[in-house]
Amino acid sequence: MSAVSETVTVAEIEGRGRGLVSTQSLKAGQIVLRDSPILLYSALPFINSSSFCHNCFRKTMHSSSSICPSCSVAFCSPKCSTAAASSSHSPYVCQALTRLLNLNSPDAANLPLDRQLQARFLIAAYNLAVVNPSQFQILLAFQGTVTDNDTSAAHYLSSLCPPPASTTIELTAALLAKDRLNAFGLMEPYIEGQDGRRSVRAYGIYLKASFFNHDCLPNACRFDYVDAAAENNTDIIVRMIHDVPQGREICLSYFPVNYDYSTRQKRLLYDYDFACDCDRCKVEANWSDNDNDDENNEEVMDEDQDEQMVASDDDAEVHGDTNFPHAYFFMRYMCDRDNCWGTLAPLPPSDATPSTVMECNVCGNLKNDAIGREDTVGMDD
Ligand SMILES: C[S@@+](CC[C@H](N)C(=O)[O-])C[C@H]1O[C@@H](n2cnc3c(N)ncnc32)[C@H](O)[C@@H]1O
Repeated sequence: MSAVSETVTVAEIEGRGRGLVSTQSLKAGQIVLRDSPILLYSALPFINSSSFCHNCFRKTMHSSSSICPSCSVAFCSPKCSTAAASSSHSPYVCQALTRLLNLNSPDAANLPLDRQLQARFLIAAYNLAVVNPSQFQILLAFQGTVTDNDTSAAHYLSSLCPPPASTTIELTAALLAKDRLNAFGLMEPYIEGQDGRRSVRAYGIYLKASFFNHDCLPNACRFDYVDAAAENNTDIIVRMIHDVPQGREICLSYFPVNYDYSTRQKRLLYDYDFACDCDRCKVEANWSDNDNDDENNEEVMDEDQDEQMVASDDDAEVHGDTNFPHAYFFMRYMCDRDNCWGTLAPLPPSDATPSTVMECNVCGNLKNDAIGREDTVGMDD
């Protein structure tokens, strides 16, 4: 076991690979991890590279912002532009992006967005191999088995954004597999009136946070504040949703908790290569409305139109109270703003006094925890 913070350590979890386990009892709202990215890349298509700074990833609103004349990426200030020149925007990165944007490369302009993002990731990863070889080696040790899709993407992308000499197709495919399973999205701020949809501004690889396994009823959730003025604005912060004892695995949900059973299973298998058998899935697997899941949800994955399950009194009635233990979770820890579906965790406790203010990790809404701490009986305690 090796500690990644004062409160969590890496441990082997049966059937899940490595995971993070609490080394002490943890309180609701407690920060268990703050982690900085080793690599960040834009989630925007190549033709739209100027709405945020490609060094600090904050929105570019300053009059002092500048655009790289070669590859068109934007920086919010000369300070960020200079800092990037020796790290994320090295001559190699600039040349590779310029090549992709070049009008002589019509294939690149018409690349589907997922291929553009893979190209952005590979350029950032090859660059990491040069600017920080030890972090690159840790990235290579991440979970991620190469699939045929990774290999064909590696072949395709190697001609569009040639890797540094001596990089093999196998290495490129392995990198794509690591990214697929381990990247976190840094989200655009929530905007009211947009159906709760938030697009991803950038993807990041985080060494410690990549150890969090998934649970469909998580006990922790992560927050990011990318436009914050404070230093380390691209850090992700993981806070406990409720109290847990020492020795408990700390899990995140890899997507909003309101997705239905079938959608969750397909998404986890397709995107993360595993079949989930968490306590919630065990219960929902027996629900009769999952009988025809395959037929009913055939299109879901391709179109990325995830089915949503909304907790309601009806659900509890249909499935019976004892068969729907997570109704409590939805009521207390799911944001009730229209179409938000974020998860609520209390603000960090001050002086060991728990906060009664819950923060949504999607829309940022703060609300008073009306239910009260004594009502947590039956949760993961
Ligand atoms: C971000 S990594 C988490 C850390 C990983 N277990 C490791 O050993 O490095 C994601 C991968 O962990 C595994 N995983 C995560 N949650 C799991 C779960 N609930 N059941 C089984 N495997 C899980 C899957 O292989 C998934 O693709």
